[in-house]
Amino acid sequence: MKMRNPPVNSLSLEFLTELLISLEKLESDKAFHAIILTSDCPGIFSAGLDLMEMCGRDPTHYAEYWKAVQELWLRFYLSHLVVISAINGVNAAGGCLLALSCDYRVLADNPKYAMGLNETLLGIIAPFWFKDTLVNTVGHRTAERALQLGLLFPPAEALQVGMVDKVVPEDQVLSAARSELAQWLAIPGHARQLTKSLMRKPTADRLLKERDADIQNFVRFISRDAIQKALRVYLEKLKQKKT
Ligand SMILES: CCCCC/C=C\C/C=C\CCC/C=C/C(=O)SCCNC(=O)CCNC(=O)[C@H](O)C(C)(C)COP(=O)(O)OP(=O)(O)OC[C@H]1O[C@@H](n2cnc3c(N)ncnc32)[C@H](O)[C@@H]1OP(=O)(O)O
Repeated sequence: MKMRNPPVNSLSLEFLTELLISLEKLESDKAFHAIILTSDCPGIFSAGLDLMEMCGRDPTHYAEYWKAVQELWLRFYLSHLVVISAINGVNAAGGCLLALSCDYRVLADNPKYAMGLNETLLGIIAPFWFKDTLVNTVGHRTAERALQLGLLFPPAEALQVGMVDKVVPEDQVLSAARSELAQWLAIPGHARQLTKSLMRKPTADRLLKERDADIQNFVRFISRDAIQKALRVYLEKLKQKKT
């Protein structure tokens, strides 16, 4: 699955919906057993959630958007398919969440390709299920520091803290993901799937039990004047970077 939403693969409502539909199609076709998730945007895996979906819109839109973000995470996190990410670019916040929801992560060895949950740098916070997904991957202490500081880890550090499983030269990221896949596909499917569910269901259930409350919390939080101002300032900084 090659993500293509130029220029930065931001996860707009439309793009989230496309990803969901693609995932559902693959999952319902018995011929498919695995996905390699990668990017078609040079140097960028994903810039995360689309800030334009969270800025200057009305509460109904925020609720619809957040429901789609939840749905994408739940579907990827619990997918019965083997999902491996071949991370071939910078990968921020919501994009990083998507990669953390995969079964295995290969990152291209380029110092520009940092990844992490950097929400605090924008003046917002990573929701509890983003946090849980990170804790499940790198452990509590590393996650606590990374989340508070909004750290984006370059490849060597991402490997060292366990945020990714392998770092390879840029031109080998897809072939390394394919080689890894062979090991996962050699395991009897039902046993692997049940084990994945055993490991992940408690984390997913936390959100499933509180889905509506989580949407309301998001809408309340994102609608605050101070948060809207912080997002506008961040977007402005991104634009000024060019001049
Ligand atoms: C107490 C109660 C608590 C309740 C809590 C409830 C909920 C919690 C609340 C909120 C949770 C929200 C979680 C948010 C998750 C996210 O994912 S936020 C997004 C974070 N992403 C980023 O910080 C990355 C920002 N982008 C960049 O750093 C760079 O763009 C880059 C990815 C490194 C690429 O750089 P470069 O190649 O130089 O490209 P440009 O910067 O020039 O960007 C090109 C254009 O794309 C626009 N853009 C970039 N990122 C985004 C984005 N995420 N969304 C929308 N648009 C983006 C950028 O502005 C450029 O636009 P123009 O060409 O100038 O128009």
